[in-house]
Amino acid sequence: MKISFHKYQGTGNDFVMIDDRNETFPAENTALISFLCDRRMGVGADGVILIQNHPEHDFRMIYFNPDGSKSLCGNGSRCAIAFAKTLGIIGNQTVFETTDGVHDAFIEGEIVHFHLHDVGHATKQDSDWFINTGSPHHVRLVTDLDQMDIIQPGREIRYSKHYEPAGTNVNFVETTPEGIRVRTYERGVENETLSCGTGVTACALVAGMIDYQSPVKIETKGGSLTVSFTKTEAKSFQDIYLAGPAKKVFEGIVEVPI
Ligand SMILES: N[C@@H](CCC[C@H](N)C(=O)O)C(=O)O
Repeated sequence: MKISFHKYQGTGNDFVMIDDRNETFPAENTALISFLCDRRMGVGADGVILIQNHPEHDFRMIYFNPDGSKSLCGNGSRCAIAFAKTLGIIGNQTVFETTDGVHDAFIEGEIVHFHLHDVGHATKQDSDWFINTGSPHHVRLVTDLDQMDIIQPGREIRYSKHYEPAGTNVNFVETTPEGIRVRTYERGVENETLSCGTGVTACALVAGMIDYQSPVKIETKGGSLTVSFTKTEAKSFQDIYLAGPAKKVFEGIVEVPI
């Protein structure tokens, strides 16, 4: 079987994007999704995204981690919005459905602004934090972000009893006068990615719980993002937007052995 795909990246979080408006992609085939994400044997990506028609909204986006699991993907959503514009499905504004429901978004030049759902305030986990921004995120404040190994503590927290059975993504954050710097261990990828959209959003909201004002500037290994929000008296965050670039890298046809 041959599959046509486009490769996109949003601050280095990269995705195999498939125009599945005819709904022929075998989405239950986990081995195929893992193959497409494999950087040596397949195309190589942090996830696979399908774009399908939707009866009420502009399109449906389905995101898969390399292990076939699904969750909300912030950077993937930004890339799907850019891809939908390239396909001529949308202009510079959209309403679409993904894993956690319906979202709106808009494009301004190279920047895609993705509107996330309202969330409650972050909760304390000993000296760390937890917040679910559509995907679950543990957030740890550190002072040696560049030097530290995030894989070992990331895996320990991700697989800890506390987060069983679903697990969590794990973010390590260093605060700076200009904003925050973030590295993320991603569940489902089971490794560090260059950037995680729902992860940096979680970290920006935790920054908002400490002493940062919206918008918060975030530096990741893959580039810069901005998160804006309104913090309410009712202990929630509203008007949450994740903004940053989303770019096409290449397109092709892959021969799949599975
Ligand atoms: N990279 C994503 C998050 C993808 C989902 C995550 N791995 C999970 O399973 O929770 C993002 O940009 O938000």
